[in-house]
Amino acid sequence: MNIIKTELLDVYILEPKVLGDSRGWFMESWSKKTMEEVGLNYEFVQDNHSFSAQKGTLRGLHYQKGDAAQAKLVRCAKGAVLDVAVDMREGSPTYKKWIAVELTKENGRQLLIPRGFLHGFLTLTDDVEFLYKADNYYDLNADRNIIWNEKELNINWGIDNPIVSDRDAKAPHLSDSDIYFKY
Ligand SMILES: Cc1cn([C@H]2C[C@H](O)[C@@H](COP(=O)(O)OP(=O)(O)O[C@H]3O[C@@H](C)C(=O)[C@@H](O)[C@H]3O)O2)c(=O)[nH]c1=O
Repeated sequence: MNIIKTELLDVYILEPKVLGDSRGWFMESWSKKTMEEVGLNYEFVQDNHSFSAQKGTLRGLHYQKGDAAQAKLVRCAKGAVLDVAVDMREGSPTYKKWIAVELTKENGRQLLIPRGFLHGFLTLTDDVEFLYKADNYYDLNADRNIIWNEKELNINWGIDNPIVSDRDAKAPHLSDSDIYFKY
């Protein structure tokens, strides 16, 4: 596993080693032990899988508040996405900074996002299958969103009119939200 630091503190790109043979290939997409050897300790408890039919679909920006916060390990198993993480941990040296990373089936890249971040992704192709692990269970009552084009964050999504869910279309601005994470 190639573990690459990003501009955001505690966010890593993971590149699994792909072992090819005449049948195809094999990779370890997650190994708790390998990650612990470099000091990254995560206990994932839920695996998620979503499908987005159309290019230009944006899911985000999402978080679960308080004790329900989730760290995520995300990847794209079919198609391509622009994946965005925003550091919302007050006191963090990278507070309110964001990164956008292309995750595709071909590059096999995964993004490791700790608790205290906003997360969202934009599909760059049709028929996107997105897989991710979370270290805390889904909690409907704690599930929150922030408007994807929040001015204060100034995220360069490269699109003006993405396809979004009704809920994400009506998401609050940061200033109207109850988001609070501490570094
Ligand atoms: C996220 C989630 C949703 N659901 C349900 C709620 C709803 O009926 C349906 C679709 O939910 P959503 O519209 O929230 O799905 P989606 O917009 O794909 O939400 C996801 O977006 C990405 C960006 C993330 O970071 C994830 O953590 C999650 O928030 O699935 C669960 O049952 N369990 C879950 O863990």
